[in-house]
Amino acid sequence: MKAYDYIIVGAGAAGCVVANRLSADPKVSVCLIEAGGDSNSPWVNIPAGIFGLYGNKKYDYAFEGTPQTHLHNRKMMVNRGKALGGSTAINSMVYIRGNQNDYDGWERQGCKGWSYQDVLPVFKKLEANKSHQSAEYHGFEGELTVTKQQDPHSVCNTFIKAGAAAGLPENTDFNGASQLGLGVYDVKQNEGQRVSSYSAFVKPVQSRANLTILTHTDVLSLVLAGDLAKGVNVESEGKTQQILANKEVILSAGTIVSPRILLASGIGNKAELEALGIECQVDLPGVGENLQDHIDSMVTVRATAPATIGVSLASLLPHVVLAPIKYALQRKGWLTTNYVEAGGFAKTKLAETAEPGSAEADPDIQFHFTPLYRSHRGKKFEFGHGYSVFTCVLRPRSKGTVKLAQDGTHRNVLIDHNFFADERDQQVLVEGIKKAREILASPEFDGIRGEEMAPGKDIQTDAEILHYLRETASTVYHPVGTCKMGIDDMAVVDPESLKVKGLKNVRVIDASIMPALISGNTSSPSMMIGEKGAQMILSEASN
Ligand SMILES: Cc1cc2nc3c(=O)[nH]c(=O)nc-3n(C[C@H](O)[C@H](O)[C@H](O)COP(=O)(O)OP(=O)(O)OC[C@H]3O[C@@H](n4cnc5c(N)ncnc54)[C@H](O)[C@@H]3O)c2cc1C
Repeated sequence: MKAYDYIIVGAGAAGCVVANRLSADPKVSVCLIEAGGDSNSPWVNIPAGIFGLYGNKKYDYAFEGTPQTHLHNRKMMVNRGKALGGSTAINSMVYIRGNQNDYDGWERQGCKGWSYQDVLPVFKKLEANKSHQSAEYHGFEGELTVTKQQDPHSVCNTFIKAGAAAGLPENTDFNGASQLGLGVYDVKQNEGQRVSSYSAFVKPVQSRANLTILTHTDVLSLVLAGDLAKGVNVESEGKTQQILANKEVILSAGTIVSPRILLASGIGNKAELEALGIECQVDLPGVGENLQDHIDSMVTVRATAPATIGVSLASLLPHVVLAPIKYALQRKGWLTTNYVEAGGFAKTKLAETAEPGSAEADPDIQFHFTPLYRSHRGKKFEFGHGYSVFTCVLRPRSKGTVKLAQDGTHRNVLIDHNFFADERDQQVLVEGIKKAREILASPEFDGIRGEEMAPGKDIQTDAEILHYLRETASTVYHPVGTCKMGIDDMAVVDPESLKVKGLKNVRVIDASIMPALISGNTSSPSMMIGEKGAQMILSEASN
């Protein structure tokens, strides 16, 4: 049986950072175990390739969620990356850290060491900013290249200028002093190619003799002896075996699978585990609870001119046919699009401050602007031109769960987002759709505005918009919180060590430890968690 000092489960946003930092010491052996395969594919590397990744089982778990009570019992696909890089191999590459008050809120909830002032240097350490943004907020020496979109479509400028109609200024740095306003998003790319956590943190060091990377290896559960993990049970090519850990097991399998592995190991709600025939090792009722995610829906408009990305007679030669050549020669053109090129943050009339006592409310919605046509949600490809604004609830109050399915396998999960369980989330998204419409009604769009396809002209009252949302709203792919850190009874990991309560040498280091969802896209916060978690391991090892 093979043994390593550290076993890291999952080569995703956080796991790759941990693998890099731990294997920097040649005296320790590190095994990074990944259920998926490699991610060296044009679909991954070329930004526009994303559309070939969603739902593609080679790269995406494409879980199916449970029927959503408050969304007309619809089930939705829960996309999660399955490859070296994890979800950063299939995501939209938008680089957002969240609102400063999010992290101060974590600290107020008892997570000592996680305030904005604590995490800012960590974000800066990881970042190699190529946009010459302020050194107060940005780092330039890290491994993660962050830059402006390579070749944003001109209609993004129309969108940004249109913000004035809704009182929204242009914002050139959403990770700077304020989130408010509209702008072109920063992305994790380098010269027009995707930068994943694997390409940034593991690929450059994978020749280290002390770093073993196992792909196509699915971790099923922990091997426990009392309060110590001796290793993990894995399945690879149809065979199960154990891999042993001399020092620690680190779970970085993400918000859906990290709790699954704990539950399958008997760590979770005692009564629920026993009902599934699993002997409880640690009664930890918070495992799999506290699931939070951004929910969004869209306003989409047809363009009267071929003024956006789209396939038509007018665009065929200059843009579609020439796209591969432009990309190969100049890293320009439509293949550089990540589809959500611009966006921003706004306050609805319901916005409130995340910081108690502060007079200033924080944005409560985020926009993702896509310069291409969709007649309705779910369509992957349509001929013609248009543009859409996706709007999401930034700090949702609804909470869901990840539980083991009752099929006896202890592998399948029931993912219940419980979206819209809290009425306030419904109201915020109704207001968000109105705000998106306000922007799109600006005279800036007069030259190209065609018919609004969705929600459509017949949907106007709050009740009609809410009905539309129940029919169409979906995840923005940011699930967090199912192994939350904290000091209350439902906390799963300790904020100062990220160790699972009741176990001596198992940590969870990934998006699942967030006690509350941050106001923005979650991959760079997950990398920040990876860096902080690795620092905790290294500082304990050096004492
Ligand atoms: C479609 C999509 C679009 C997104 N767009 C953006 C965006 O534009 N910007 C942004 O900031 N964020 C975005 N996100 C979110 C972001 O990518 C995630 O929040 C982040 O990657 C989570 O990091 P993580 O380390 O917790 O998990 P992940 O990055 O998901 O990594 C988990 C890893 O663990 C592996 N794993 C799981 N189970 C096992 C097991 N049993 N054994 C071994 N390995 C296992 C997985 O295969 C995966 O590699 C998007 C996500 C998706 C899915």
